[in-house]
Amino acid sequence: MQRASRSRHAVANRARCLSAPASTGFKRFPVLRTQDTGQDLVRNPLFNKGTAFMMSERDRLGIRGLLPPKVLSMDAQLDNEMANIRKLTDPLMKNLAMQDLQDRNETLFHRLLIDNIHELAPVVYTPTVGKVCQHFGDNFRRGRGMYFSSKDKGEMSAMTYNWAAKDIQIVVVTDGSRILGLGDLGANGMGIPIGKLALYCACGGIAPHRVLPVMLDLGTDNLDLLNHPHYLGVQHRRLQGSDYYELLDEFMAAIQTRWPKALIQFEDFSSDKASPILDTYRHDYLCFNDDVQGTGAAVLAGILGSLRQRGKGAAGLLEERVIMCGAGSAGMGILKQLLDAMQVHGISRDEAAKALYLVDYTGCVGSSTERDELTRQQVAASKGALDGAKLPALIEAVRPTMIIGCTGKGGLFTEEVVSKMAAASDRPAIFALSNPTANSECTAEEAYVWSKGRAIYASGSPMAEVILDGKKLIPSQCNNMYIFPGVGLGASLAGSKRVTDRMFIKAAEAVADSISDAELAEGRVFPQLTTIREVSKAVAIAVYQSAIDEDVATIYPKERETIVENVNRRFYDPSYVTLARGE
Ligand SMILES: O=C([O-])CC(=O)C(=O)O
Ligand SMILES: [Mg+2]
Repeated sequence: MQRASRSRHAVANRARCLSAPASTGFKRFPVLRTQDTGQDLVRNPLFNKGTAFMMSERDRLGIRGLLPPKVLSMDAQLDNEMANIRKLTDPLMKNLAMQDLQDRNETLFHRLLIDNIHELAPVVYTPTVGKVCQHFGDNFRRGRGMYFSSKDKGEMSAMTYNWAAKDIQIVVVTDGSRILGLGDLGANGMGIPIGKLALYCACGGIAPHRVLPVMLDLGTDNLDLLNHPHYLGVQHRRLQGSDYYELLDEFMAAIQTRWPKALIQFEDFSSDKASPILDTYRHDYLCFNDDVQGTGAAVLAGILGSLRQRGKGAAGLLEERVIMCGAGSAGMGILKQLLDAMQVHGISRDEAAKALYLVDYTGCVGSSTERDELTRQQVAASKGALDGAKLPALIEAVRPTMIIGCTGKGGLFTEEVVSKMAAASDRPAIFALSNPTANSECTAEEAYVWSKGRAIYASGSPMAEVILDGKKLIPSQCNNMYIFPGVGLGASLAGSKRVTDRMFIKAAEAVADSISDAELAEGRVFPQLTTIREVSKAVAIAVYQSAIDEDVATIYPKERETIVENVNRRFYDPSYVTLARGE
């Protein structure tokens, strides 16, 4: 097995930031040390500044003559990049242009993403990332992250040393078995960890050399892909049973051995595996499942936001009646999250479960076997009489305040469903969360038109504003992107031993508390995307505090430093800093 010795990456990642803003009011002068010089430096995306290298740096770092003579400011570079991206009309092409930028200059990439988050989040993340995955093999240019596959049995621990960075903070891993609402995309699913980690850096304050996207390629059951000449994954059906779990276990141990403090985020694992995997590892690894827990917390945040919208406090949660459509990992995660949050207000889990209705392909779930997971059993327990009831009839029977879709079935919320919701509640909350956009259960426009403008609407992928009877209605994006970057940052900065359930409740509250009065007046139930860095900081602070309260933190703020100051000090801010030569 080949080990990375003094690769360009190794050099880059040995660089350390020598200073950071001080808490005494002035901003310290930041300097980065790098061993790279000359052509190695301009080809290293972690340090490259392109035309923005000053003349003195070009002399000092051996790059004079490797760039055109004019020195540009970062602002000029940003204008230029954005103009080039706007010239492209196809979102997939825009994504490829962003990938190229990330491969050249990570600082500029993240700055561009932050400064244009509204326009570019849909390009690097949902919905475009769905297309990126579908065409991953066709467009493959350069490896990013790591691939562990069924061919690597017994080698994974050694392989981790091929990645030079010693201080990885966040690993996002998928096995590609349920990519967004698109199903099994095998190794093509790598687009998802890459997209999630772009948001970790741009929105969640994690420095780019501290993240690692991973594809755990244990085969695919998508035969079209397997037979496609451009498919780049292993050429066999998906492993099952102990063959699968043993390789996953080897991977987990490899990561923990090499980077003991790294947080592992499970992403887009199929429903049958998501919860068992989480249950296996959550007690002795720092890990969480974004689709189960991140989505659960995002929906809780959206409900708390809806309560603020209706002028109610958090205890109003106990007056909600919620229909949850979709019994996959997201649906079950949402129900569990709601049960956890309702219990905080002093009622028992079984009592809380009476207000929650689960709908799967058979209709309302009113009976459950002992083998089913606990949340399903609890929710089914009180619904015997409604067992099998289909959506419109169920809505009439229970008069819900909210309906949530995580089914992957575009168009499930028909005019009949939405108008019955509007008959049941003054301000029905309609959360059509499946991704990408085409899989959304109904569009914002449909929800507003069919509810005569009364719906509180949120979708998983962004939707445009709607003008109805001359009134502007602004849909919200209820996406785990409001949750996972801050949870990962907070848990990681606290050196938390585990990611706990309470952290997700605190994260959801922090998101809902971040909605400004002006945003509420516009009908939003989530803060605007342009404030996402501040929201992620608030989430990280809440999670850090929770780690301390629950006695799972191992790293504390420095003496005379608050958690807020600590998070602010360590929050990555992409800007060019002076480069110095050295170890
Ligand atoms: O990626 C997203 O936008 C949300 C998510 O985790 C999923 O749909 O699987
Ligand atoms: Mg996901």
